[in-house]
Amino acid sequence: MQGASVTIEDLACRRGDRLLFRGLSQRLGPGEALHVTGSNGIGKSSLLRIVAGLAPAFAGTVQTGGAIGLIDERHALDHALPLGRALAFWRVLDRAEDSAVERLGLAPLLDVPVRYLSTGQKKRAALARLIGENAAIWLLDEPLNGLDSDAAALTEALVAEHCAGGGIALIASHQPFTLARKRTLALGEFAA
Ligand SMILES: Nc1ncnc2c1ncn2[C@@H]1O[C@H](COP(=O)(O)OP(=O)(O)OP(=O)(O)O)[C@@H](O)[C@H]1O
Repeated sequence: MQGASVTIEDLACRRGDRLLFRGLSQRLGPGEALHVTGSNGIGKSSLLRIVAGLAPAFAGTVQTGGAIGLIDERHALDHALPLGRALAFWRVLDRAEDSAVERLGLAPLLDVPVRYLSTGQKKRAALARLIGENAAIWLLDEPLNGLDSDAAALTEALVAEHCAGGGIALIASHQPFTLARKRTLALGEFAA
């Protein structure tokens, strides 16, 4: 994770015919975390998708150093497969050493088809895959949605460990997210 970076310069985001925000600049280096807050529809998810390279910027630039892992409401786990096989698919591709299956309480669920998992169980499975990716930059869109209090605290701890190891985290959420030394970006201040 050495040299991980996210550099956002004078970014503007347009969705459909609406300019959502403009003039946004941020720099993140190894170990840093940014909590992006703001009301529904302000553009938090759109910002993460631009940083991920999944949506175009209307103006400005985003430069990233290091691999990117994204968690949003669309988890990339095959619904038809038992969880263990769905995770194994990614473990091979990611050459993952640690997927935190035990830590995330997923061991008893490995035989359950992904489509039968609850919302929180699917979120925990997505976290397991993210950890296996070993990406330097974590983009987390509403990472605590659907999680019980233990799983939410574990997620906060995993993000803290990721940053302590030199990773970067961008967390988009209107919920509180406990993390030492994170910065907060109120996206509404850049509303167009
Ligand atoms: N592909 C698209 N085309 C047109 N409009 C879009 C598109 N994607 C998002 N939008 C609109 O852009 C706005 C911002 O959406 P976004 O999902 O980024 O907000 P958000 O801050 O993450 O909201 P929430 O807190 O509800 O998750 C919304 O009004 C949404 O309808």
